[in-house]
Amino acid sequence: MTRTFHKMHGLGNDFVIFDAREEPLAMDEPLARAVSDRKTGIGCDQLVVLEKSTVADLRMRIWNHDGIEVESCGNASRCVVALTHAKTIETGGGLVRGEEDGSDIEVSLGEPHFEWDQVPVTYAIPTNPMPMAWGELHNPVALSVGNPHVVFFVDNADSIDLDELGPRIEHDPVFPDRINVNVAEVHPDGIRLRTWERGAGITRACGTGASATAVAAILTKRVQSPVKVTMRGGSLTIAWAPGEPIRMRGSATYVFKGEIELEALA
Ligand SMILES: N[C@@H](CCC[C@H](N)C(=O)O)C(=O)O
Repeated sequence: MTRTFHKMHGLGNDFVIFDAREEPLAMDEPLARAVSDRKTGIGCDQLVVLEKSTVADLRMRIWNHDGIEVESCGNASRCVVALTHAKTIETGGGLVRGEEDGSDIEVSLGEPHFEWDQVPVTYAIPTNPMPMAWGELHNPVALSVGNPHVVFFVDNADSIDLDELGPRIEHDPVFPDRINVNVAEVHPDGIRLRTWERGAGITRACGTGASATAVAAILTKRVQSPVKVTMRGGSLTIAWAPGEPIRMRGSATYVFKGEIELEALA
């Protein structure tokens, strides 16, 4: 039986989206990995399945490129708002609110968490900054914005060997759920960011990475809210103040629609 899918991206962070609100779809790790494979599947950084929700307009479930289900995805949230016009989305990382404003979408991701057991970190240590180092990267801010991130402020993000340090940090046992790794440069006109995503590697943009980085930079008084965060795929504007939800604004792009026989991939 064939299923319709939508291919979308937020600043080059790309998604395959199945709308399973009317017709349920059984997704699991091997199938998510097979669909996400860029050579033998459709290809995407994250796979998204939309389901019915009892607390929001819909429920969004997210699988990383490696097939592991995760809590949140900022860029996919904007794409789902653009696709479905949902105003509230239930996610594993909390309730996301969405608003369309012309070609831009604003999503509100809830409040960040900095407690060690909320990030989570394996044992009780400070998270701002964390007293740890991996090669030239040291003393990150660790936080959860619905999913776990560490943010390293560096002089030159391009000079960091993220292909080597990203997976080393992602899989460090100090992070029991693994972690997304952000390296950020602060400039007078905003932040330049590269992200090694848990389960997906280096992506062109990461919405929750931009949010976590903006929050860490505002908290440590490196920048003022709102802040423009520029990644390889483009820019997002992030606004946040302590005690408030994080607001992220940016584009969401529809690429194409297709049909796939999932049984053939399973
Ligand atoms: N690309 C996403 C984040 C996707 C999930 C992340 N890799 C994780 O494992 O938490 C975004 O735009 O936020």
